[in-house]
Amino acid sequence: MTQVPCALTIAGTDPSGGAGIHADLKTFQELQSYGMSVITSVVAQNTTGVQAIHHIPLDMIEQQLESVISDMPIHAFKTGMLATVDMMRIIANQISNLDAPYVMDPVMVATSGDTLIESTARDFLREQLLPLTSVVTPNIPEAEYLTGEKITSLEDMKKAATIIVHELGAKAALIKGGHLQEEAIDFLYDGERFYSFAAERIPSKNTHGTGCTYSAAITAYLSKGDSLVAAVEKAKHFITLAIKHASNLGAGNGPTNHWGIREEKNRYEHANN
Ligand SMILES: Nc1ncnc2c1ncn2[C@@H]1O[C@H](COP(=O)(O)OP(=O)(O)OP(=O)(O)O)[C@@H](O)[C@H]1O
Ligand SMILES: Cc1ncc(COP(=O)(O)O)c(N)n1
Repeated sequence: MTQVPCALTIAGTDPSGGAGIHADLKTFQELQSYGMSVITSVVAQNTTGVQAIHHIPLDMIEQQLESVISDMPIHAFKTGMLATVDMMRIIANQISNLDAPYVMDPVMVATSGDTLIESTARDFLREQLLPLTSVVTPNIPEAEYLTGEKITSLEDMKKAATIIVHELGAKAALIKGGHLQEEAIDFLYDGERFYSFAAERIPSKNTHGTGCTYSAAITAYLSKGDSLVAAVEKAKHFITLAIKHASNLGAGNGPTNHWGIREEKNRYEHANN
């Protein structure tokens, strides 16, 4: 029997469905990878911001990890919001037993500007978790924090990627240039080569959860056996269409549309029939 691709996300929640675990599972489902999740924090949030955060007790995070790892196949996994050093320690310990690609979205601040992790946890993330990753996907402010260098140009983005790989120990770095210039251009560095992924900038306020959705799409494609470069290329297409077909939900920064690819295909077929 063919093996079903299986992907795991370890992250916080979003009851409004656009970011965190919710975005990850919708993306896994859309890309036909069997989705599984370990919840680190329950976050009361919506398109306007974060209203409250409750961290799951550490023994319960550990038990969730044990439950899924001891029983289920995991072909790729990602981490999102990991708020405290203690959580990160438990997670680092458990994932070091996994033989699967690890995609880290180094979530620090939400699109709304709300801080999602403790400041001491940022250092632990950089020093202890980063060396375990197959690829880390910082946006510009996150890459600036990780490297301690200001990023104002495409050359700066590339330099940050080399620091993250050669000095901080990640296997690969994907620096997202979402806010830098007209084109939405991202650079992947795998320790040997740079690859660029560019898309048109879509004028939209509906960007809640874009980082989560993009990293989940990379994870889904890796779980299906794609190379890192192929996974990022396909995920970039996925996130661009998810932003393009967003439905303008909520009063703030709305969620993307996780079935944007299907919508585009339906429109194409409709226009050509
Ligand atoms: N308006 C946009 N139009 C097209 N692509 C975008 C747009 N905004 C973000 N992207 C792309 O979406 C992907 C996810 O970006 P992400 O949102 O994580 O990073 P960011 O835009 O740099 O920061 P932030 O998470 O703070 O919005 C990246 O490929 C980025 O280039
Ligand atoms: C649980 C959780 N994880 C991550 C984000 C970041 O997403 P974004 O920066 O796109 O709002 C979020 N808002 N909530």
